[in-house]
Parts: sequence; C-alpha cells; structure tokens
Amino acid sequence: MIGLKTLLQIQDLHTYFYLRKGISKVVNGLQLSVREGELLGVVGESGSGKTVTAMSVVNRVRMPGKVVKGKVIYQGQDLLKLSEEELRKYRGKEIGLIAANARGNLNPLVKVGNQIANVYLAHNKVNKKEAWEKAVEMLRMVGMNDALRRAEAYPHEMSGGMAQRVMIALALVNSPNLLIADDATNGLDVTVQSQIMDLILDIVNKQGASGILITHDLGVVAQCCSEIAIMYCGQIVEKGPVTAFFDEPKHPYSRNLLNSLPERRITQERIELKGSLSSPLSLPTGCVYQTRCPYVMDVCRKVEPSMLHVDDNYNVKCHLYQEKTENRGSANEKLA
Ligand SMILES: Nc1ncnc2c1ncn2[C@@H]1O[C@H](COP(=O)(O)OP(=O)(O)OP(=O)(O)O)[C@@H](O)[C@H]1O
Ligand code: NI
Repeated sequence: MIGLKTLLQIQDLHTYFYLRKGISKVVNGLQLSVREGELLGVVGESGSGKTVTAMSVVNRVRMPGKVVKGKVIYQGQDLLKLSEEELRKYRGKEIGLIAANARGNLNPLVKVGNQIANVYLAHNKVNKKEAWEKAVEMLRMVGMNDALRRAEAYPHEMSGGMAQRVMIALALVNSPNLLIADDATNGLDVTVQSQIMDLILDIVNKQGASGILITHDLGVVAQCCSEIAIMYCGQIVEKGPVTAFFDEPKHPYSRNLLNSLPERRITQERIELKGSLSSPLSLPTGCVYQTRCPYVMDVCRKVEPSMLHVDDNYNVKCHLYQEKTENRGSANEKLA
C-alpha cells in the first residue's frame, strides 16, 4: 500500500459545541488521512467523537456545534472552504455518507424510491423515469426483495434493517469515491449486520472506492479493513495497517482496549473500559489519555504529544515514542 495517493486528509481538525455550561471540545486537533483504495476502520469508545468527526468532514455540523479550525482536504480541495452549494457537488456524489440512525436521516414524507432517485437526478443528466429505474436497481443491489414495491414505501413502513439498506443505496447511488459508514450496522440483528457489511465491502472493492468504517467492532476491522485508527477524546491516537496494529498495538490506550477483550478475543461487544473519558468540557493540558494511562510521565501533563511517524505508515500520538529516523528503526522498546 506504500506510495498510494492520499484521497482525504484531515488536518488539525477542531470541532467545538458552544453550550450553556461551557465549550465542549469534542474534536481536538484530529489528524487522519485516507489513501485511494484504502478501507480504514475508526474505533473508539462511545463519546470519543467519531460521529462528530464524520459530520465535520462533510461540513454538516450545526449549531451549537462548529468546526473552529482545521482542514479537510479532499483531492486537493479543502471541503471546509466550500460554500453550501459547492459542497453539495461533493456530498452524495464524491462522498457517500451512511449516517448512524438511518431512519432519522431519511425524509419521512417521501417514498424511499423517490429519495434515491432525487439524489441521482441531482448529479446526473437523466430524466425522472431513468432516475426512478436507477433507484429500484439500487434497492435490488442492496439486497431488497421485491425492490419495485419497496421503492413505493415510506420509511416508517420499513424495518430498521430495510431503512439501513435504503441509506446505503442512497450513499452509493452516485458511485462515490469515498464512503463514510458511521455505525452502519448498529442496532441490527447479527445476520443483517453481516449482510450489510458484505455489501459495503463488495461495493467498495468493485468500485475501487475508499472507505471510512466507523465501528465499535474490532472484529469487523480485523476482518475487513486495511488500516485502523484509534480515537480518544476527539483525537486519533494511533493509526496504522491492521496487521501491524493487532500484532502489536503501540499507544497505551490501544493496548488497554485490546487487553480489555476477554482473552484478547476480538468481539463485537461495545468497548467499555474502567474509568471514564475526560469530559470534553474540561480536557486536561497535555496528553488527553493522562488520566487513565499507567505509563504517565511528567511531560504528559504539560505537553500535548504530536502525531509521530514511528514506522512505515504508522503513527502514534504518545510521548513514549520517538519519530522514526532513517537509521534508527522504530522506537518501541519502552513499552516492552
Ligand atoms: N448536538 C450536540 N450538542 C452537544 N454535544 C454534542 C452534540 N453532538 C455530540 N455532542 C457531544 O460530542 C461528543 C462526541 O459525540 P459523538 O456522537 O461524536 O461520539 P461517538 O464517538 O460517535 O459515540 P458513539 O460510539 O456512541 O456513536 C459527546 O460528548 C457528545 O455529547
Ligand atoms: Ni457515533
């Protein structure tokens, strides 16, 4: 995978919520890049800011939230600098988003077939009939029996699994270059979950697209993704190839995550660790993980670590590590 072109680069992203009780710093200087053809799994505890990050990437954070700093560079263009109208050319076309909570993101008043057709119409030179046919074809592709009849249905007439499939059809109808799936299978039963995962993988592979898979399921990441990023308090604290990560996670938080799994078994259970995340309303100075870290040092309470490049395509945001220099190899002895 070395040398592949970067498709998306998130630089120093900060997204804050301005609440009555203070400023909630939900995303704090997040750095992340996705290369072409890569499927990146993003994992983190509930509340670590995964969804807010996904919404920030497509500039859909609304008051009281706001992206206050940073860049989201997609194929050389900073998406955060675009007007709403310019952005629309990217959303639903270049970038497909499967949002958490499918039903809440569908329009309750419009037949699902029309919702898909409208997204197709907006980006393609076709007439209404052709767009409708495309919608039905998409519903078929996402595994709906009786797609023609389903296209005529309203969201409330569908089960959660069906609504999720509609969301996927919507996200994929214009063959996006980048698919962002936020907890796409959350709340669905296990069989439907794996069908939907297969579908996403199949489409990403067939279209040569890139994907960001936001999930609690380390097993899915181990099975499906080429890269993994670990999120903590609105930052990516570790990112690297999946095989290297599961061989030897580097950040103390990642180690804690894997060790918390029964017999290091990778399961589908939601991640829950002892102690709680620092509140985004009062983040400590220095490293965000200092309050839970067994290796905490003085420097961690004073200086925020930078995202270090410790090995080929491998990054860790932790004072225990040193930037890889040409002759030194990876500095990973301190945790051994
Ligand atoms: N509209 C909002 N107003 C205030 N705070 C918000 C809002 N949306 C999100 N937050 C806060 O941002 C933080 C991160 O939320 P987010 O939904 O991104 O977490 P997540 O990692 O996606 O969690 P989960 O795994 O449960 O989906 C939380 O502390 C949440 O309370
Ligand atoms: Ni979420």
